[in-house]
Amino acid sequence: MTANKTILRALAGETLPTPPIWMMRQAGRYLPEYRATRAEAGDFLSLCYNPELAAEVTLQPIRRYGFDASILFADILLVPQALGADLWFVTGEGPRLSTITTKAEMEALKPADAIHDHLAPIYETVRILSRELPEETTLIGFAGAPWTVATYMIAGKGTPVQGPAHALKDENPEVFNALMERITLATIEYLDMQIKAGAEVVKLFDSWAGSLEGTDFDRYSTEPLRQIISALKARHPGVPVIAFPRGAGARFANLHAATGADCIAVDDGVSAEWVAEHVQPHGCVQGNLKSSHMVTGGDALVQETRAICDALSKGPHIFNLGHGITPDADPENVQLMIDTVRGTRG
Ligand SMILES: Cc1c2[nH]c(c1CCC(=O)O)Cc1[nH]c(c(CCC(=O)O)c1C)Cc1[nH]c(c(CCC(=O)O)c1C)Cc1[nH]c(c(C)c1CCC(=O)O)C2
Repeated sequence: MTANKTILRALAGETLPTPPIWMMRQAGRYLPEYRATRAEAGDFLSLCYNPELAAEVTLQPIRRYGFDASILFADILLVPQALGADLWFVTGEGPRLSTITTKAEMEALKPADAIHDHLAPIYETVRILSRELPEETTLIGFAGAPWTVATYMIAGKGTPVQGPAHALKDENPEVFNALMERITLATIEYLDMQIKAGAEVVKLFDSWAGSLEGTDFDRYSTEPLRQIISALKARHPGVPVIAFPRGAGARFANLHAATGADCIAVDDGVSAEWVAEHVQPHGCVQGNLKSSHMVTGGDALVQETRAICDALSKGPHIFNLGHGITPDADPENVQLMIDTVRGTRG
């Protein structure tokens, strides 16, 4: 089966004539069929915990566009909830969580191996998808990286520069380190179960890695990624891992070796030429197209898509955006991007 799956071939280091393609947040609010299914579920979290409907929204962009990979529909904040944090979403604002900033709050969290009852519906979604996806489509599971998940658990919401997490790290390292370790262990158990349920690749999202400076970046982004990846590789040697330390800048150059990831996903803060020269020699790369092109479309989208494909054509490459597609994107522009990558238009 692997032989036919272009994503797995690129992840194994093969340079393909046409890069396989998928898109971060490909199941999302820019699609009318997603909005309809979310309304049927009631709200976002009810959708995440409804295996039939979560599988349905995962399949929608595959049916519409024929992407080469499908990413499990869930959220990085389900792990904190499984550890015992309260989680809710405020429409138009984003996630809210009960906060962890004291030893007592840390000690009230559940142990890492107690998350599975809560997350059982997610494993069921993965099982449904592994039955229902077309045979050429790769199923990607995912989790948040410990630093990014910790930033939400400490602040209780998204924050512009992750101030509360930096403050806890500097002022109460005992609680901060205990939290990082708990998330690291829970993430290993969570991804292990996703793989057992049928995920063929897993991706770690470190969306706020860029706010870590100097040795903090190595300690709190790279090192936990390395620990999670080495534990997963010991249990599932054949399953590739994609790491996305967003905002890493020049540090993207070392991260295949430092984390053990098979693929490093890059944002749009570095040029495709720089990625070709400094990151791709170490392994597969993914990402880079500015997601705003999905809103604006036109010639600029076509030119930039071609430029990324050209720059990265000499090594293993999976086409993707530099960050998630936004709700104001035009579904037609997604088709234009795909046709441009596959050379079936213009
Ligand atoms: C930081 C983060 C979160 N979640 C995620 C990250 C890391 C990636 C990134 O940096 O974007 C990851 C994520 N979230 C979601 C997925 C599903 C798979 C996919 O990419 O299609 C994935 C992989 C669904 C979602 N997660 C969320 C939505 C929108 C919810 C809705 O339908 O109202 C979706 C489709 C909500 C969410 N979830 C989160 C926030 C901050 C928000 C609110 C902001 C927003 O609305 O975009 C936490």
